Amino acid sequence: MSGDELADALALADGRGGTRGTAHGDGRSGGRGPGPDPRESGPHGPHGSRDGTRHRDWPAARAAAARAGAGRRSESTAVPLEEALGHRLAAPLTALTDLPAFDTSAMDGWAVSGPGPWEPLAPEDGTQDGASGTANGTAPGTRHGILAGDDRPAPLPDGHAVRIATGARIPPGTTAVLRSEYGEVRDRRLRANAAPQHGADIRPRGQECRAGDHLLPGGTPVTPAVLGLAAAAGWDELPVVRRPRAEVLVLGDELLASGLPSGGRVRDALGPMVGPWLTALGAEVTATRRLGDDAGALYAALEETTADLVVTTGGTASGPVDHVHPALRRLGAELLVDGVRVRPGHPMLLARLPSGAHLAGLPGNPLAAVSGLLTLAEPLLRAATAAEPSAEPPAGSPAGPFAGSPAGGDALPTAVLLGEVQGHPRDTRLVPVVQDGGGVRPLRFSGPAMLRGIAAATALAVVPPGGAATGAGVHLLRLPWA
Ligand SMILES: Nc1nc2c(c(=O)[nH]1)N[C@H]1C(S)=C(S)[C@@H](COP(=O)(O)OP(=O)(O)OC[C@H]3O[C@@H](n4cnc5c(N)ncnc54)[C@H](O)[C@@H]3O)O[C@H]1N2
Ligand code: MOO
Repeated sequence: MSGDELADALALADGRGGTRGTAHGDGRSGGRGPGPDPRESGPHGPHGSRDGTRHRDWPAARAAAARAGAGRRSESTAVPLEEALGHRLAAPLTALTDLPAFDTSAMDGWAVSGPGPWEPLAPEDGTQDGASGTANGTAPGTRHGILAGDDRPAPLPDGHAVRIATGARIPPGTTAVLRSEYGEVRDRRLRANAAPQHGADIRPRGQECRAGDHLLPGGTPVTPAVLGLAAAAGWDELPVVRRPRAEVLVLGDELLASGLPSGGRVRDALGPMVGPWLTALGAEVTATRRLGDDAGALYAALEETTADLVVTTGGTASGPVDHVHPALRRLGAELLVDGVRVRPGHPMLLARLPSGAHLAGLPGNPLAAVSGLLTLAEPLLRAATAAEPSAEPPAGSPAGPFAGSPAGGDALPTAVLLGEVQGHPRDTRLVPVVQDGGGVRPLRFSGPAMLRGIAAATALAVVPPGGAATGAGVHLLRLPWA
């Protein structure tokens, strides 16, 4: 970020306006809505204050959002594997079988019994057909030897060898598998160019897990790898936490749904962004609606919503058409967070509607909206989709560089800053950064109204009040896709 951009960002964040217009509020303390609300009475008026005295610290805001989500933990439901991607496991994933389920060859080669040389049971070099056979079960000496998927091969007598494929069952009596490149058949004898150790290239039954073992803790996100593991371990349906339903309400008459900015109007950047972002955070987004600056439409939408989480964009400040606070007051909503000491995004808010649904009010400046998503929506959704608390530590649980966090109890990764970040004197800053080798590099174009930085970012760095020097360790809010 250039000096000018930073000055602009900080000026905006301070409510000094920067390059922004002055349509939003007069900067006086309090006075955001018509009458005081007895539940929110205080020295700075009903719904926060311009001097930030009612604003929460950033870690406290995240903790409040997490508590709100934990209070509305979603129920679990069983879904077929092909529908489970992106959900969270509602219970620990246990193995329904040993893995491997039977002793398996790890290589293409020969199963051998005892020390070599061995008498091969199958035709070799493609010169013969047919089988030598053995006394019981499937004759191991068939045309291709033992293949993956063959049932119970007959025992292998001492001093014998049989062709075997990777993944095939090991015949009883086998002492090792000799890789095809390590053996040669000459004069109807299989000779090894180096004697295989006992058990070589045999994957013993249960090597990865035993039936009943816990493979992953409840709450783990179902990734493609988890789907593969679940299938291998015998699951057809998975118990997952139902995704919270989220509805996005985009506010602002100045927004255009297509084309170029014109006539003082700008493209809606948040409508296309917030829904997919919530999806990436684990929500089921039921709708994104553009309501303009229609206070009645906003009130009706909040009164009628069936979502678990309503996310509004814009209208959080105290301008003449900023309708979020008045609508919440009129509904009798409970404000859980009313402003956060974070830049950008300090006017963000979190409320509980009388229906029990939550509302995350994201400020309209696009990067401020991202800040609101990661400060309020992310912890809320994570807590709402967590499995029942268990004594078990989560997989890959924080240790070393991941230990400890200022962020409301959740552990955040850390990284070394590869450039200085000027801080806000009192507030946390969230700054787009990109992973660069072992550290993170702050990106330019990270003013509150800009998305150019965050679109190239892999994370937001959490910069404490006062700033962070080059080489300092900072916590990271990773982007869900990075
Ligand atoms: N007197 C004060 N004014 C403002 C303060 C303040 O402390 N005192 N805070 C500023 C900060 S910081 C922010 S952030 C904004 C938050 O305002 P709102 O949440 O009410 O948002 P709007 O006024 O509706 O919009 C602000 C800005 O963002 C643009 N915007 C809104 N929605 C979208 C969208 N979907 N896509 C693209 N751009 C959007 C809008 O056009 C405005 O330019 O308040 C400051 N004011
Ligand atoms: O500057 Mo505002 O902080 O864009 O939220």
